Amino acid sequence: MGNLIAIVGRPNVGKSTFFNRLVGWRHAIVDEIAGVTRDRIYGKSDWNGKEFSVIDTGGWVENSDDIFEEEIRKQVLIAIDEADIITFLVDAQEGITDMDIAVAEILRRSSKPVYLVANKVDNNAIRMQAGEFYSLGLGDPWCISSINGSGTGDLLDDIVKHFTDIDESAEQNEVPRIAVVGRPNVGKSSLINTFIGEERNIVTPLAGTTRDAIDTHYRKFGHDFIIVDTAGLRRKTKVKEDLEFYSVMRSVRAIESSDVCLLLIDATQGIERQDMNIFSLIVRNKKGLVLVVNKWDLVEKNNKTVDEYTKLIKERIAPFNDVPIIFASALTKQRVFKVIEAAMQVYENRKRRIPTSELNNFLQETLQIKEPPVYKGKLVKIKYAAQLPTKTPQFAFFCNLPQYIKDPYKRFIENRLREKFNLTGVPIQIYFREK
Ligand SMILES: Nc1nc2c(ncn2[C@@H]2O[C@H](COP(=O)(O)OP(=O)(O)OP(=O)(O)O)[C@@H](O)[C@H]2O)c(=O)[nH]1
Ligand SMILES: Nc1nc2c(ncn2[C@@H]2O[C@H](COP(=O)(O)OP(=O)(O)OP(=O)(O)O)[C@@H](O)[C@H]2O)c(=O)[nH]1
Repeated sequence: MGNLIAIVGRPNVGKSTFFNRLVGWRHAIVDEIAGVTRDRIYGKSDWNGKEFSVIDTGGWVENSDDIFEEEIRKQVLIAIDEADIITFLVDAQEGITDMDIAVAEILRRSSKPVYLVANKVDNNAIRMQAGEFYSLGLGDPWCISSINGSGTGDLLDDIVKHFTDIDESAEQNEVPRIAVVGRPNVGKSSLINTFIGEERNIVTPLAGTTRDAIDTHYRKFGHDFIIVDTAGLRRKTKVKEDLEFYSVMRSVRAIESSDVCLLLIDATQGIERQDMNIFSLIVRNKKGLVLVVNKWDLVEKNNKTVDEYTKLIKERIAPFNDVPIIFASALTKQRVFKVIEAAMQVYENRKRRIPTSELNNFLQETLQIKEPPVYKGKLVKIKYAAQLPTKTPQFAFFCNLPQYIKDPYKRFIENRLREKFNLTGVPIQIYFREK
Protein backbone atom coordinates (compact mmCIF):
# COMPACT_ATOMS: atom_id res chain seq x y z
CA MET A 1 0.00 0.00 0.00
CA GLY A 2 1.67 3.23 1.13
CA ASN A 3 5.13 4.45 0.32
CA LEU A 4 6.88 4.03 3.60
CA ILE A 5 10.65 3.75 3.62
CA ALA A 6 12.43 2.51 6.73
CA ILE A 7 16.09 3.22 7.39
CA VAL A 8 17.85 0.51 9.35
CA GLY A 9 21.46 -0.13 10.28
CA ARG A 10 23.80 -0.16 13.22
CA PRO A 11 24.69 3.04 15.08
CA ASN A 12 26.82 5.68 13.45
CA VAL A 13 26.58 4.54 9.85
CA GLY A 14 24.87 7.82 8.96
CA LYS A 15 21.17 6.99 9.22
CA SER A 16 20.12 10.39 10.46
CA THR A 17 22.27 12.18 7.89
CA PHE A 18 20.65 10.06 5.19
CA PHE A 19 17.21 10.75 6.67
CA ASN A 20 17.83 14.49 6.48
CA ARG A 21 19.02 14.12 2.93
CA LEU A 22 15.75 12.38 2.02
CA VAL A 23 13.37 14.74 3.76
CA GLY A 24 15.48 17.87 4.01
CA TRP A 25 13.54 19.65 1.33
CA ARG A 26 10.14 18.67 2.68
CA HIS A 27 9.51 22.14 4.04
CA ALA A 28 8.36 23.01 0.58
CA ILE A 29 5.34 20.76 0.82
CA VAL A 30 4.73 20.09 4.49
CA ASP A 31 4.42 22.73 7.13
CA GLU A 32 6.68 22.21 10.06
CA ILE A 33 5.15 21.71 13.46
CA ALA A 34 7.93 22.88 15.65
CA GLY A 35 9.06 20.95 18.63
CA VAL A 36 6.51 18.22 18.51
CA THR A 37 7.76 15.24 16.60
CA ARG A 38 11.42 14.68 17.08
CA ASP A 39 12.60 15.39 13.63
CA ARG A 40 14.47 12.28 12.88
CA ILE A 41 11.64 9.90 13.50
CA TYR A 42 9.34 10.58 10.65
CA GLY A 43 9.37 12.75 7.59
CA LYS A 44 7.43 13.22 4.44
CA SER A 45 8.78 14.21 1.10
CA ASP A 46 8.38 13.60 -2.60
CA TRP A 47 10.50 12.52 -5.53
CA ASN A 48 9.48 12.81 -9.17
CA GLY A 49 6.02 13.81 -8.00
CA LYS A 50 5.50 10.77 -5.79
CA GLU A 51 4.99 11.30 -2.10
CA PHE A 52 6.68 9.08 0.41
CA SER A 53 7.35 8.81 4.12
CA VAL A 54 10.56 7.91 5.86
CA ILE A 55 11.09 6.38 9.26
CA ASP A 56 14.52 6.35 10.82
CA THR A 57 14.84 3.48 13.25
CA GLY A 58 17.81 5.17 14.86
CA GLY A 59 15.66 8.00 16.13
CA TRP A 60 14.05 5.72 18.65
CA VAL A 61 16.80 4.92 21.01
CA GLU A 62 18.43 7.35 23.32
CA ASN A 63 22.14 7.00 23.44
CA SER A 64 22.24 4.81 20.43
CA ASP A 65 25.99 4.48 20.62
CA ASP A 66 25.83 1.64 23.09
CA ILE A 67 22.64 0.13 21.76
CA PHE A 68 22.41 -3.62 22.01
CA GLU A 69 22.28 -5.84 19.03
CA GLU A 70 19.01 -7.27 20.33
CA GLU A 71 17.38 -3.84 20.16
CA ILE A 72 18.42 -3.36 16.55
CA ARG A 73 17.19 -6.83 15.71
CA LYS A 74 13.73 -5.98 17.05
CA GLN A 75 13.57 -2.77 15.08
CA VAL A 76 14.60 -4.48 11.89
CA LEU A 77 11.84 -7.06 12.39
CA ILE A 78 9.30 -4.31 12.92
CA ALA A 79 10.55 -2.43 9.89
CA ILE A 80 10.17 -5.55 7.76
CA ASP A 81 6.60 -5.99 8.98
CA GLU A 82 5.46 -2.42 8.69
CA ALA A 83 7.45 -0.61 6.02
CA ASP A 84 7.15 -1.00 2.26
CA ILE A 85 10.78 -0.53 1.42
CA ILE A 86 13.83 -1.03 3.59
CA THR A 87 17.09 0.79 3.18
CA PHE A 88 19.91 -0.92 5.02
CA LEU A 89 22.79 1.43 5.64
CA VAL A 90 26.36 0.28 6.09
CA ASP A 91 29.51 2.33 6.52
CA ALA A 92 31.86 2.06 3.54
CA GLN A 93 34.69 3.67 5.44
CA GLU A 94 34.58 1.13 8.25
CA GLY A 95 33.70 -1.94 6.26
CA ILE A 96 31.63 -4.94 7.34
CA THR A 97 31.02 -5.48 11.03
CA ASP A 98 29.43 -8.39 12.91
CA MET A 99 26.32 -6.36 13.45
CA ASP A 100 25.99 -5.72 9.71
CA ILE A 101 26.17 -9.46 9.14
CA ALA A 102 23.47 -10.08 11.75
CA VAL A 103 21.14 -7.47 10.25
CA ALA A 104 21.76 -8.73 6.72
CA GLU A 105 20.80 -12.21 7.80
CA ILE A 106 17.38 -11.03 8.93
CA LEU A 107 16.87 -8.88 5.85
CA ARG A 108 17.71 -11.67 3.45
CA ARG A 109 14.56 -13.43 4.62
CA SER A 110 12.33 -10.42 3.93
CA SER A 111 9.99 -10.44 0.98
CA LYS A 112 9.97 -6.62 0.86
CA PRO A 113 12.41 -4.71 -1.33
CA VAL A 114 15.67 -4.22 0.55
CA TYR A 115 18.25 -1.69 -0.60
CA LEU A 116 21.77 -2.26 0.62
CA VAL A 117 23.23 1.23 0.84
CA ALA A 118 26.93 1.82 1.35
CA ASN A 119 27.14 5.25 2.91
CA LYS A 120 30.11 7.56 3.34
CA VAL A 121 31.32 6.87 -0.19
CA ASP A 122 32.69 10.39 -0.47
CA ASN A 123 35.18 9.59 -3.24
CA ASN A 124 36.20 6.93 -5.74
CA ALA A 125 38.84 5.31 -3.57
CA ILE A 126 36.16 4.42 -1.07
CA ARG A 127 33.89 3.23 -3.84
CA MET A 128 36.39 0.50 -4.61
CA GLN A 129 36.27 -0.78 -1.04
CA ALA A 130 32.47 -0.80 -0.98
CA GLY A 131 32.49 -3.87 -3.21
CA GLU A 132 33.07 -6.04 -0.15
CA PHE A 133 29.46 -5.52 0.98
CA TYR A 134 28.39 -7.81 -1.83
CA SER A 135 29.25 -10.65 0.54
CA LEU A 136 26.25 -9.69 2.72
CA GLY A 137 24.11 -11.50 0.22
CA LEU A 138 21.91 -8.54 -0.71
CA GLY A 139 23.39 -7.80 -4.10
CA ASP A 140 25.69 -4.94 -5.04
CA PRO A 141 25.52 -1.99 -2.69
CA TRP A 142 24.20 1.37 -3.77
CA CYS A 143 27.06 3.74 -3.10
CA ILE A 144 26.10 7.10 -1.68
CA SER A 145 27.47 9.92 0.39
CA SER A 146 24.79 11.33 2.64
CA ILE A 147 27.02 14.24 3.43
CA ASN A 148 27.61 15.49 -0.12
CA GLY A 149 24.51 13.92 -1.63
CA SER A 150 26.20 11.89 -4.35
CA GLY A 151 24.33 8.76 -5.38
CA THR A 152 21.15 9.58 -3.49
CA GLY A 153 19.27 10.71 -6.61
CA ASP A 154 20.00 7.46 -8.45
CA LEU A 155 18.94 5.51 -5.40
CA LEU A 156 15.63 7.39 -5.16
CA ASP A 157 15.02 6.98 -8.88
CA ASP A 158 15.10 3.26 -8.30
CA ILE A 159 13.15 3.27 -5.05
CA VAL A 160 10.21 5.18 -6.54
CA LYS A 161 9.64 2.35 -9.00
CA HIS A 162 8.07 0.49 -6.08
CA PHE A 163 5.79 3.36 -5.11
CA THR A 164 2.07 3.44 -5.59
CA ASP A 165 0.10 6.59 -6.07
CA ILE A 166 -1.42 7.02 -2.61
CA ASP A 167 -4.09 9.48 -3.67
CA GLU A 168 -5.31 7.28 -6.47
CA SER A 169 -5.74 4.21 -4.31
CA ALA A 170 -7.52 6.19 -1.60
CA GLU A 171 -9.89 7.83 -4.05
CA GLN A 172 -11.09 4.55 -5.47
CA ASN A 173 -13.25 4.13 -2.44
CA GLU A 174 -15.98 6.59 -1.63
CA VAL A 175 -16.68 5.15 1.80
CA PRO A 176 -15.03 7.19 4.57
CA ARG A 177 -11.92 5.54 5.92
CA ILE A 178 -11.45 5.92 9.64
CA ALA A 179 -8.28 5.10 11.54
CA VAL A 180 -8.31 4.46 15.27
CA VAL A 181 -4.95 5.53 16.66
CA GLY A 182 -3.34 6.19 19.99
CA ARG A 183 -0.62 4.89 22.20
CA PRO A 184 -0.72 1.39 23.64
CA ASN A 185 -3.55 0.57 26.02
CA VAL A 186 -5.75 3.62 25.40
CA GLY A 187 -8.58 1.35 24.27
CA LYS A 188 -8.29 1.18 20.48
CA SER A 189 -9.28 -2.45 20.24
CA SER A 190 -12.07 -1.95 22.74
CA LEU A 191 -13.52 0.91 20.72
CA ILE A 192 -13.32 -1.05 17.50
CA ASN A 193 -14.97 -3.95 19.28
CA THR A 194 -17.96 -1.79 20.08
CA PHE A 195 -18.54 -1.68 16.32
CA ILE A 196 -17.88 -5.34 15.76
CA GLY A 197 -19.79 -6.34 18.87
CA GLU A 198 -22.75 -7.30 16.80
CA GLU A 199 -21.73 -9.33 13.82
CA ARG A 200 -24.42 -7.82 11.68
CA ASN A 201 -22.69 -4.45 11.69
CA ILE A 202 -19.96 -5.84 9.52
CA VAL A 203 -20.73 -5.46 5.88
CA THR A 204 -17.74 -7.02 4.22
CA PRO A 205 -14.21 -7.72 5.34
CA LEU A 206 -11.96 -6.23 2.68
CA ALA A 207 -8.61 -7.83 2.22
CA GLY A 208 -5.99 -5.13 2.52
CA THR A 209 -3.09 -5.00 0.16
CA THR A 210 -0.58 -5.53 2.91
CA ARG A 211 -0.17 -9.09 3.97
CA ASP A 212 -2.18 -9.02 7.13
CA ALA A 213 -4.02 -5.75 7.30
CA ILE A 214 -7.73 -6.16 7.19
CA ASP A 215 -10.02 -3.21 6.68
CA THR A 216 -13.58 -3.74 7.70
CA HIS A 217 -16.61 -2.07 6.25
CA TYR A 218 -19.28 -1.23 8.84
CA ARG A 219 -22.80 -0.02 8.78
CA LYS A 220 -23.65 1.37 12.18
CA PHE A 221 -25.67 4.25 13.61
CA GLY A 222 -26.94 4.83 10.10
CA HIS A 223 -23.47 5.43 8.67
CA ASP A 224 -21.26 3.54 6.27
CA PHE A 225 -17.57 3.58 7.04
CA ILE A 226 -14.39 1.58 6.87
CA ILE A 227 -12.21 1.08 9.89
CA VAL A 228 -8.64 0.96 8.74
CA ASP A 229 -7.32 -1.78 10.89
CA THR A 230 -3.74 -1.63 11.80
CA ALA A 231 -4.55 -0.70 15.33
CA GLY A 232 -4.38 -3.97 17.14
CA LEU A 233 -7.18 -6.32 16.33
CA ARG A 234 -4.68 -8.81 15.13
CA ARG A 235 -2.55 -9.87 17.92
CA LYS A 236 0.84 -10.10 19.32
CA THR A 237 3.56 -10.85 16.87
CA LYS A 238 7.00 -11.90 17.89
CA VAL A 239 7.88 -8.37 18.76
CA LYS A 240 6.95 -6.66 21.98
CA GLU A 241 4.05 -4.34 21.44
CA ASP A 242 4.86 -1.72 24.00
CA LEU A 243 7.74 -0.44 21.94
CA GLU A 244 6.91 3.12 20.99
CA PHE A 245 8.60 2.59 17.68
CA TYR A 246 6.18 -0.17 16.90
CA SER A 247 3.11 1.81 17.85
CA VAL A 248 4.16 4.83 15.81
CA MET A 249 4.98 2.65 12.83
CA ARG A 250 1.48 1.27 13.09
CA SER A 251 0.00 4.70 13.47
CA VAL A 252 1.82 5.98 10.40
CA ARG A 253 0.37 3.18 8.36
CA ALA A 254 -3.14 3.68 9.62
CA ILE A 255 -3.05 7.47 9.37
CA GLU A 256 -1.71 7.52 5.83
CA SER A 257 -4.45 5.30 4.51
CA SER A 258 -7.31 7.10 6.26
CA ASP A 259 -9.51 10.13 5.72
CA VAL A 260 -10.30 10.78 9.37
CA CYS A 261 -8.39 9.69 12.46
CA LEU A 262 -9.85 9.01 15.87
CA LEU A 263 -7.03 9.87 18.23
CA LEU A 264 -7.70 8.13 21.51
CA ILE A 265 -6.42 9.57 24.73
CA ASP A 266 -6.60 7.92 28.11
CA ALA A 267 -8.79 10.14 30.29
CA THR A 268 -6.97 9.05 33.41
CA GLN A 269 -3.64 10.19 32.01
CA GLY A 270 -4.25 13.22 29.84
CA ILE A 271 -2.19 14.20 26.81
CA GLU A 272 1.43 13.14 26.92
CA ARG A 273 4.38 13.43 24.60
CA GLN A 274 3.52 10.21 22.79
CA ASP A 275 -0.01 11.47 22.12
CA MET A 276 1.41 14.70 20.74
CA ASN A 277 3.68 12.76 18.41
CA ILE A 278 0.71 10.95 16.93
CA PHE A 279 -1.28 14.18 16.82
CA SER A 280 1.43 15.79 14.76
CA LEU A 281 1.58 12.82 12.39
CA ILE A 282 -2.11 13.32 11.70
CA VAL A 283 -1.71 17.04 11.08
CA ARG A 284 1.33 16.57 8.86
CA ASN A 285 -0.66 14.15 6.77
CA LYS A 286 -3.56 16.64 6.60
CA LYS A 287 -6.07 14.10 7.84
CA GLY A 288 -9.32 14.83 9.60
CA LEU A 289 -9.17 14.51 13.37
CA VAL A 290 -11.52 13.67 16.21
CA LEU A 291 -10.06 13.57 19.70
CA VAL A 292 -11.60 10.85 21.82
CA VAL A 293 -11.00 11.07 25.54
CA ASN A 294 -11.60 7.41 26.31
CA LYS A 295 -12.12 5.71 29.68
CA TRP A 296 -14.23 8.66 30.74
CA ASP A 297 -16.15 6.23 32.98
CA LEU A 298 -13.10 6.18 35.25
CA VAL A 299 -12.98 9.95 35.63
CA GLU A 300 -16.45 11.36 35.97
CA LYS A 301 -16.86 10.87 39.68
CA ASN A 302 -13.59 12.61 40.08
CA ASN A 303 -15.13 16.00 39.61
CA LYS A 304 -13.07 17.02 36.65
CA THR A 305 -15.55 18.71 34.38
CA VAL A 306 -15.76 18.37 30.65
CA ASP A 307 -15.20 22.11 30.28
CA GLU A 308 -12.00 22.17 32.28
CA TYR A 309 -10.72 19.12 30.52
CA THR A 310 -11.55 20.54 27.11
CA LYS A 311 -9.75 23.76 27.92
CA LEU A 312 -6.61 21.91 28.98
CA ILE A 313 -6.58 19.85 25.80
CA LYS A 314 -7.13 22.87 23.59
CA GLU A 315 -4.23 24.67 25.18
CA ARG A 316 -2.05 21.66 24.68
CA ILE A 317 -2.78 21.11 20.99
CA ALA A 318 -2.89 24.79 19.97
CA PRO A 319 -2.74 26.32 17.44
CA PHE A 320 -4.70 23.60 15.65
CA ASN A 321 -7.41 23.16 18.26
CA ASP A 322 -10.56 23.55 16.24
CA VAL A 323 -11.25 19.81 16.66
CA PRO A 324 -14.14 17.85 18.09
CA ILE A 325 -13.34 16.44 21.52
CA ILE A 326 -15.59 13.61 22.65
CA PHE A 327 -15.58 12.18 26.14
CA ALA A 328 -16.38 8.54 25.72
CA SER A 329 -16.08 5.09 27.12
CA ALA A 330 -15.48 2.05 24.99
CA LEU A 331 -16.34 -0.03 28.04
CA THR A 332 -19.80 1.38 28.79
CA LYS A 333 -20.31 2.46 25.18
CA GLN A 334 -21.06 5.96 26.41
CA ARG A 335 -20.98 8.43 23.47
CA VAL A 336 -19.54 5.91 21.05
CA PHE A 337 -22.31 7.00 18.75
CA LYS A 338 -21.14 10.60 19.06
CA VAL A 339 -17.64 9.55 18.08
CA ILE A 340 -18.89 8.20 14.77
CA GLU A 341 -21.14 11.21 14.21
CA ALA A 342 -18.19 13.52 14.75
CA ALA A 343 -15.99 11.51 12.42
CA MET A 344 -18.61 11.71 9.67
CA GLN A 345 -18.98 15.45 10.12
CA VAL A 346 -15.21 15.93 9.93
CA TYR A 347 -15.15 13.79 6.81
CA GLU A 348 -17.68 16.16 5.21
CA ASN A 349 -15.77 19.21 6.40
CA ARG A 350 -12.59 17.92 4.86
CA LYS A 351 -14.26 17.55 1.48
CA ARG A 352 -15.75 21.05 1.62
CA ARG A 353 -15.42 23.16 -1.51
CA ILE A 354 -16.18 26.81 -0.98
CA PRO A 355 -17.48 28.60 -4.07
CA THR A 356 -15.06 31.29 -5.22
CA SER A 357 -17.68 34.02 -4.93
CA GLU A 358 -18.40 33.14 -1.30
CA LEU A 359 -14.73 33.00 -0.55
CA ASN A 360 -14.18 36.45 -2.02
CA ASN A 361 -17.14 37.92 -0.16
CA PHE A 362 -15.55 36.47 2.93
CA LEU A 363 -12.26 38.08 1.99
CA GLN A 364 -13.83 41.52 1.61
CA GLU A 365 -15.56 41.24 5.01
CA THR A 366 -12.34 40.11 6.59
CA LEU A 367 -10.32 42.95 5.09
CA GLN A 368 -12.85 45.40 6.49
CA ILE A 369 -12.22 44.08 9.95
CA LYS A 370 -8.47 44.04 9.57
CA GLU A 371 -6.06 44.67 6.70
CA PRO A 372 -2.61 43.12 6.72
CA PRO A 373 -0.34 45.39 8.77
CA VAL A 374 1.89 47.82 6.90
CA TYR A 375 5.35 46.32 6.70
CA LYS A 376 8.52 48.34 6.21
CA GLY A 377 6.33 51.22 5.13
CA LYS A 378 4.69 49.19 2.38
CA LEU A 379 0.95 48.61 2.00
CA VAL A 380 0.08 44.98 1.57
CA LYS A 381 -2.98 44.44 -0.61
CA ILE A 382 -4.81 41.14 -0.84
CA LYS A 383 -6.72 41.11 -4.11
CA TYR A 384 -8.61 37.86 -4.26
CA ALA A 385 -8.74 34.31 -2.97
CA ALA A 386 -9.28 30.83 -4.37
CA GLN A 387 -9.53 27.34 -2.98
CA LEU A 388 -7.00 25.04 -4.57
CA PRO A 389 -8.12 21.81 -6.27
CA THR A 390 -6.60 19.61 -3.58
CA LYS A 391 -7.98 16.75 -1.50
CA THR A 392 -7.88 18.78 1.69
CA PRO A 393 -8.90 22.43 1.98
CA GLN A 394 -6.08 24.68 0.85
CA PHE A 395 -6.49 28.33 0.00
CA ALA A 396 -4.43 30.77 -1.99
CA PHE A 397 -4.66 34.50 -1.32
CA PHE A 398 -3.25 36.61 -4.09
CA CYS A 399 -1.53 39.82 -3.12
CA ASN A 400 1.17 42.29 -4.07
CA LEU A 401 3.72 41.49 -1.37
CA PRO A 402 3.17 37.97 -0.04
CA GLN A 403 6.48 37.90 1.77
CA TYR A 404 5.30 40.74 4.03
CA ILE A 405 2.35 38.83 5.44
CA LYS A 406 3.39 37.37 8.74
CA ASP A 407 2.09 34.53 10.90
CA PRO A 408 -0.29 36.50 13.14
CA TYR A 409 -2.24 37.77 10.15
CA LYS A 410 -2.21 34.34 8.58
CA ARG A 411 -3.65 32.92 11.81
CA PHE A 412 -6.26 35.66 11.84
CA ILE A 413 -7.38 34.64 8.36
CA GLU A 414 -7.39 30.97 9.28
CA ASN A 415 -9.52 31.57 12.36
CA ARG A 416 -11.99 33.67 10.38
CA LEU A 417 -12.20 30.96 7.72
CA ARG A 418 -12.90 28.40 10.41
CA GLU A 419 -15.60 30.57 11.97
CA LYS A 420 -17.30 31.22 8.70
CA PHE A 421 -17.12 27.83 7.00
CA ASN A 422 -17.30 24.73 9.15
CA LEU A 423 -13.79 23.29 8.98
CA THR A 424 -13.72 21.72 12.41
CA GLY A 425 -11.34 18.81 12.68
CA VAL A 426 -9.61 19.61 9.41
CA PRO A 427 -6.03 20.85 9.04
CA ILE A 428 -6.06 23.55 6.37
CA GLN A 429 -3.32 25.31 4.46
CA ILE A 430 -3.21 28.97 3.55
CA TYR A 431 -0.79 30.34 1.01
CA PHE A 432 -0.12 33.91 0.00
CA ARG A 433 0.94 34.26 -3.58
CA GLU A 434 2.11 37.17 -5.66
CA LYS A 435 -0.23 38.60 -8.21
N1 LIG B 1 32.36 11.12 5.53
C1 LIG B 1 31.06 10.94 5.71
N2 LIG B 1 30.57 10.98 6.94
C2 LIG B 1 29.23 10.78 7.11
C3 LIG B 1 28.36 10.54 6.02
N3 LIG B 1 27.11 10.39 6.49
C4 LIG B 1 27.19 10.54 7.84
N4 LIG B 1 28.46 10.77 8.21
C5 LIG B 1 28.97 10.99 9.57
O1 LIG B 1 28.82 9.81 10.33
C6 LIG B 1 28.52 10.11 11.70
C7 LIG B 1 27.26 9.39 12.13
O2 LIG B 1 26.16 9.89 11.38
P1 LIG B 1 24.67 9.79 11.91
O3 LIG B 1 23.82 10.24 10.78
O4 LIG B 1 24.53 10.44 13.20
O5 LIG B 1 24.59 8.20 12.11
P2 LIG B 1 23.36 7.32 12.65
O6 LIG B 1 23.44 6.03 11.93
O7 LIG B 1 22.12 8.09 12.57
O8 LIG B 1 23.79 7.12 14.11
P3 LIG B 1 22.89 6.73 15.38
O9 LIG B 1 22.26 7.99 15.85
O10 LIG B 1 23.94 6.21 16.31
O11 LIG B 1 21.93 5.67 14.95
C8 LIG B 1 28.40 11.63 11.76
O12 LIG B 1 29.61 12.14 12.23
C9 LIG B 1 28.18 12.03 10.31
O13 LIG B 1 28.64 13.32 10.04
C10 LIG B 1 28.94 10.53 4.70
O14 LIG B 1 28.26 10.35 3.67
N5 LIG B 1 30.29 10.73 4.61
N1 LIG C 1 -12.64 1.63 32.30
C1 LIG C 1 -12.40 1.55 31.00
N2 LIG C 1 -11.48 0.69 30.54
C2 LIG C 1 -11.26 0.63 29.22
C3 LIG C 1 -11.97 1.45 28.31
N3 LIG C 1 -11.52 1.18 27.06
C4 LIG C 1 -10.60 0.21 27.20
N4 LIG C 1 -10.42 -0.10 28.50
C5 LIG C 1 -9.48 -1.09 29.04
O1 LIG C 1 -8.14 -0.66 28.75
C6 LIG C 1 -7.31 -1.79 28.45
C7 LIG C 1 -6.66 -1.59 27.08
O2 LIG C 1 -7.66 -1.64 26.09
P1 LIG C 1 -7.36 -2.06 24.60
O3 LIG C 1 -8.61 -1.89 23.84
O4 LIG C 1 -6.68 -3.37 24.54
O5 LIG C 1 -6.31 -0.94 24.22
P2 LIG C 1 -5.49 -0.76 22.88
O6 LIG C 1 -5.33 0.67 22.67
O7 LIG C 1 -6.09 -1.55 21.78
O8 LIG C 1 -4.11 -1.39 23.30
P3 LIG C 1 -2.88 -1.88 22.38
O9 LIG C 1 -3.37 -3.01 21.56
O10 LIG C 1 -1.87 -2.26 23.42
O11 LIG C 1 -2.42 -0.72 21.58
C8 LIG C 1 -8.20 -3.00 28.53
O12 LIG C 1 -8.03 -3.56 29.80
C9 LIG C 1 -9.61 -2.43 28.38
O13 LIG C 1 -10.58 -3.21 29.01
C10 LIG C 1 -12.94 2.36 28.83
O14 LIG C 1 -13.60 3.13 28.13
N5 LIG C 1 -13.11 2.38 30.19
